[in-house]
Amino acid sequence: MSNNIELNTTENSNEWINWIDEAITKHYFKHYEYKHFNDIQEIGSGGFGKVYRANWKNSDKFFALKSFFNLNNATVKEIVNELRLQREVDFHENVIRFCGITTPDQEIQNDNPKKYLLVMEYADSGTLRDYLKENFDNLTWNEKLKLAFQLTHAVSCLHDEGIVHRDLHSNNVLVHQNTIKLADFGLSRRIEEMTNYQERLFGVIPYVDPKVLVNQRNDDNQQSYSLDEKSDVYSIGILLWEISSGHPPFHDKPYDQSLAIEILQGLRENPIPDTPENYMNIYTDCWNSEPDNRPPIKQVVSELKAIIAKDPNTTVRPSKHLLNTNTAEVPKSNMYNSFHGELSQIIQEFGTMNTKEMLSLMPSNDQTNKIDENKNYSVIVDKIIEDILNMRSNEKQEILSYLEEQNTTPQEIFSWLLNNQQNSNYIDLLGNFYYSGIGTNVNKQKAIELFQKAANLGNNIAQYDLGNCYLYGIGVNIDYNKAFELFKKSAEGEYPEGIAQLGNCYDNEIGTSIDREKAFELYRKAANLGSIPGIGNLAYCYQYGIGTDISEHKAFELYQKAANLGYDIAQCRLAYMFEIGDGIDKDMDKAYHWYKKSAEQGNRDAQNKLKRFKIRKKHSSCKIN
Ligand SMILES: Nc1ncnc2c1ncn2[C@@H]1O[C@H](COP(=O)(O)OP(=O)(O)OP(=O)(O)O)[C@@H](O)[C@H]1O
Repeated sequence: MSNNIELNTTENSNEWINWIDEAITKHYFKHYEYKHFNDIQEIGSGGFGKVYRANWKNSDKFFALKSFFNLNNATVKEIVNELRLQREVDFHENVIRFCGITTPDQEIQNDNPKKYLLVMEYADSGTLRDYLKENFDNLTWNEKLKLAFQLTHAVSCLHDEGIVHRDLHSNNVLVHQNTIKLADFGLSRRIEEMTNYQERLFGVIPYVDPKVLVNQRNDDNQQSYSLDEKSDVYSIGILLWEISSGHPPFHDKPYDQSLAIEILQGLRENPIPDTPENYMNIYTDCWNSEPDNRPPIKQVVSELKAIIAKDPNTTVRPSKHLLNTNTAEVPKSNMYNSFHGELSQIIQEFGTMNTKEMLSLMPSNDQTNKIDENKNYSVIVDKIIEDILNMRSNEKQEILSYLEEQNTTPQEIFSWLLNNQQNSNYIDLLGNFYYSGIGTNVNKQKAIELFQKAANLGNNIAQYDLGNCYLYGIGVNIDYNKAFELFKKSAEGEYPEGIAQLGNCYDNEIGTSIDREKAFELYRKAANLGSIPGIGNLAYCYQYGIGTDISEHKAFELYQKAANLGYDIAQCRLAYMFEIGDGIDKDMDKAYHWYKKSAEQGNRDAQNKLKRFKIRKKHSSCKIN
């Protein structure tokens, strides 16, 4: 196959194309030089375009390139929608990553309209269906459980972000290096709008929530059903069965109307002999005909985790997104918070805006960077490094507010830092400004370079910052060993946040083996040194007996402390303790108070909880202030 991939734009698409061009120029998407791709092979084709595997710079690195048959305005909108959803969750290890965009060579596109290909992480084993076909006979039960865990974990992450997949089947789940990579959730929303929806539906009939089939039967033309999280849980039930059997459900029957009717009447696949009973219970609960009887995905995740935890031969690496599962909340690193930056915002609003508005939202390069000779910038900068950097959950906002108090613009500090790179703290801070787009445009590559430079100089803060980039795969490929080594160095330098993250590594098998006692000790040390996430994680250890005995009292005290210090995750956990009366007196007013505080800082779990509180308040006389 040649490198000439067909992709045409149609009329009226220019404004969106221009928008993509502009976004590339301003480095909002990473742009990959097309000439560096070689050995391009078609590996699949879907409803919207083709997928190719491409080698990068003759190295051992491969990407998947996604083309579009018809790049018109509507398709570009869909692409951006896909990128928007992707960005919400692409820090998750089990979700396929969007890497950037490439434009085929100019000579290839001499027909004027621009062509774009999405550059995606490549999954070397293809779809889960193919993977099971090839490898099932060699899979141990532990490995099957891990696949099930990773899959449910990724879906749980989607649900946390308010995304319903709606099209979960074994051809939409990819596998790379024996690890699940969920794909195609960006397409799910439009599936229902497709003209060939019925046809498609039959192609995946065993995975589809039977509630949808009822609606289809009642009214063939109007799609009055609505696929929701419970529909995803149904599909998960089927997929868990598929992982236990190695083949698609009802593979010896035609996927037609009579199968749909049988499923509606309660037909389900038979359990495979030797399936652990608790695993079987999980998937049968998931595929219950009645959506309200299906467990929430979080429960499925923790039940699978519990099965795995009981087996000492099985180790699961939970995604960093849910380092502390069980309760609904998730500890976020500061790095992760800033990941949802300006581009996400721009993309979020894509559907409702015109291109002019969008371009005006993009930060421009002609900021005035005047430095006031009379100001003592080093005092301001030192204060940021000491008190704000990596210490607060909404770091960027905190820095901006502090600068406002100091009557100083972010651009002034950025310019000052550019001229003062003699000390590794300032190098690291400049990296953080590029990272979060403070006083400049977001530039992750620059940020990484600066973190690396300062880390090489032995700067413990930079080692921690860079460690997070490797942990979450931000600006670099995920590398747990590197993350662990960097946190270790940072911890050796007694940097409290580095110590807390090292604890996290031992807690969650990141670049090292699990050692819960060590994790507990490190959290304790970090907490004593003032690390707020350290305090929160220590509380969590006491709450669930991780590396120590359970002490709800201590957990409560520590959550309270971290919550008072403004830590949104601790506020949400504290609220939860008040809500369910976990070791303390139930107090719905206090629960509401802390959920509200946490939600105000953007904590999604707290926001969801608050919504439920409000609904309950509407429907009952429950008093909430
Ligand atoms: N990142 C990837 N790595 C490896 N293979 C991939 C990747 N993305 C897609 N594929 C392969 O390409 C095929 C087509 O993928 P694509 O996402 O375009 O369509 P689809 O999901 O099958 O259908 P539709 O787009 O209509 O929902 C997949 O079935 C898979 O075999």
